[in-house]
Amino acid sequence: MAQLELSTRVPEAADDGVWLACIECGATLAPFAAVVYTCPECDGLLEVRYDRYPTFEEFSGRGVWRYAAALPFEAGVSLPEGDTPLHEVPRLREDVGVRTLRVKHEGMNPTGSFKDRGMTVGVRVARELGVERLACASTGNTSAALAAYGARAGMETLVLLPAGKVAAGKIAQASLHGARILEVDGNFDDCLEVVQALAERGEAYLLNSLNPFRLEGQKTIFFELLEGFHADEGRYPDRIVLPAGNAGNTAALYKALRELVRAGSLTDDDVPKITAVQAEGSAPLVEAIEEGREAVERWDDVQTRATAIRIGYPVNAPKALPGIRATGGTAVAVTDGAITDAQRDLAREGVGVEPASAASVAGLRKLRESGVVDADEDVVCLTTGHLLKDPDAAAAAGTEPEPVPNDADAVLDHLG
Ligand SMILES: Cc1ncc(COP(=O)(O)O)c(C=O)c1O
Ligand SMILES: N[C@@H](CCOP(=O)(O)O)C(=O)O
Repeated sequence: MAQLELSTRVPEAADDGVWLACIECGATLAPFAAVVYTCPECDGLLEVRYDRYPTFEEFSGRGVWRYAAALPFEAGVSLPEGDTPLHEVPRLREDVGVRTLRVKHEGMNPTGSFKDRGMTVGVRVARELGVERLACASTGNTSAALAAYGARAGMETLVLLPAGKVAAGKIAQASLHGARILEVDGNFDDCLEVVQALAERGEAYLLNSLNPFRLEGQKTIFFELLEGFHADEGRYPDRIVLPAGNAGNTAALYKALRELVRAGSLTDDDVPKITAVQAEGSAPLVEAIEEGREAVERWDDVQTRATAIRIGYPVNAPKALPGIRATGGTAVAVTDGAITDAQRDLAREGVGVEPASAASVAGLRKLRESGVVDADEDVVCLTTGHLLKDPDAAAAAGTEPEPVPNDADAVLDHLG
């Protein structure tokens, strides 16, 4: 695997073997001396680096904090999170036509999405830095997770949402967990710009995935996935397919793989192909891959029923694009119709997911049909959020309730 540098040469800035490094210019920074989100020298994205990277054998315990040896702290603000199922989906596997298909269902985290893994670490760091107010922009799930973890930590939370574009379940969560919810007349990317401006003025601590500590928590999805798959199948998957919005998870996956290769737990041959899926109406990452570009171009007009991935300018693209390329993966766009079909396919295997999550399965099906994915591949699809996050989408994709009289004979008649 072609690697971005993952140097373990400890810079002066390191604190207890942990530091921040700019992925563009290589500048190094102390991790907890000051609040910083991007490189002060060149504004590049920052990555958390360590003086050593642990092997699988060094992990013990449960959930996200099982992987503490690969995180900046021993424990965090926890609900707890992680230990999500790696489902078998035999009918879907047969129908799609691959050798192995597993579904890692991150919707089974405490607030119903993978964001909890990022927040358990992110809110711990916020405490370390002594900040008072936490904030994020969100298409819904980040706000639900931030509100819950902020509440757990007894901290003030502020969330900025694109007005009219967030699923009901997610707003209900942020509201009940006590976040102050601001609805912005704009899309997610506009909300993120506003929150970044507030963070730069020191008015709030930003806990979107631009914050490199969020991705440290999210990389545990992939440690857990690889350990679980290997325990069941005796090998690693050929491909991991995941939905991409702000591309934080795609970046976290690549970091997890690089760390495991560096530790010696994975060989280059073991590394799965990172395969990102976006909705056709919101696919700047796919466009960059298809056109062989180094950077994404912003889409101002983004449209998809999968509101969680309705994002026109994925901030983590500089981390995600090299990962897709270095692992021999790809990116693909799918229609909203294909996403709904995949949501039904998963539901019929008992796996309830929100629309954005189903994009992974829709993408796999499309890539299998076009021959990009081979029939003999072992594949894991990531499903990122729970069905109940977006009850309107679930009801629209499901069957209509049938009104019947209050009488058993009439019910039997109705059933025919
Ligand atoms: C349910 C769900 N799936 C997928 C994504 C995309 O993840 P990422 O932004 O890390 O690409 C998000 C949020 O962005 C989400 O909420
Ligand atoms: N789907 C996300 C979008 C924001 O992503 P983040 O990972 O940068 O916080 C959400 O749930 O808000």
